[in-house]
Amino acid sequence: MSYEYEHDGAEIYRQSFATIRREAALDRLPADVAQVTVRMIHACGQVDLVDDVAWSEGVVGKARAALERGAPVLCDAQMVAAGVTRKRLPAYNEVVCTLNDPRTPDLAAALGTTRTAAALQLWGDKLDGAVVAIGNAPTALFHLLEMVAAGAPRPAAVVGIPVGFIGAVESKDALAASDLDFLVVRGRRGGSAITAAAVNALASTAE
Ligand SMILES: C/C1=C2N=C(/C=C3N=C(/C(C)=C4\N[C@@](C)([C@@H]5N=C1[C@](C)(CCC(=O)O)[C@H]5CC(=O)O)[C@@](C)(CC(=O)O)[C@@H]4CCC(=O)O)[C@@](C)(CC(=O)O)[C@@H]\3CCC(=O)O)C(C)(C)[C@@H]/2CCC(=O)O
Repeated sequence: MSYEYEHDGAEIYRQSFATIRREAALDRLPADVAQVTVRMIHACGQVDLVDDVAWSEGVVGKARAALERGAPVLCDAQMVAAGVTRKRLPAYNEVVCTLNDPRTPDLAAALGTTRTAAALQLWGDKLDGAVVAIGNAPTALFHLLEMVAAGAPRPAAVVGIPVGFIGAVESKDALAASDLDFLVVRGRRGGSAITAAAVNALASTAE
């Protein structure tokens, strides 16, 4: 038994991206944000995601420039880090997730917070000029904003797309109201796959 389906990976991508460009209302977005959004939609299959995308002016250019300078990509969860396609990164950029660092559980207990939030304490100076990718944990995004407000180094851009029901909406609204450069999906939607796809689109314009 065999089925009739497309076997060519490049052709699947071509058709998929063409479908998204046909069906999604991308015209309200600047061209560079639209290119990133196409890849985010590709990761979740929902063309109305476009309605919830919000960004700070110039964020795509700033994130790309940072990556070209060799900035690391700092991720809240291993799922985000695993989804970043290393060969798309322009400068062999380091992809960092400190969630499973052996120091993280004790830090979380000491700070009285989640492990994902506590793990950010271990980013240290890497935060300076980095591209931050928060795709899972609202607490991590809130904690990033608290750290920067308390004087931590400032990242070049924050892709803040945590998913869920508790804190996701509020943490993304807080990022969008901050003075950091950001790309968010407002509302409950988000997740590691969409976030990794956004980083992959920032890393390279190749489809
Ligand atoms: C409350 C948490 C939420 N997790 C969500 C969705 C998913 N999480 C998955 C997995 C495998 C992981 N989630 C943790 C990050 C874990 N999730 C939490 C925390 C309890 C708190 C985070 C927060 O509220 O900000 C968090 C643990 C922590 O102490 O920080 C994870 C570390 C748990 C673990 O396995 O140890 C783990 C991440 C592993 C990694 O990639 O490094 C899911 C796959 C579901 C599952 O548990 O099987 C899923 C993935 C979603 C995605 O696309 O990333 C929510 C819904 C985001 C939720 C926070 C909001 C809410 O409304 O509850």
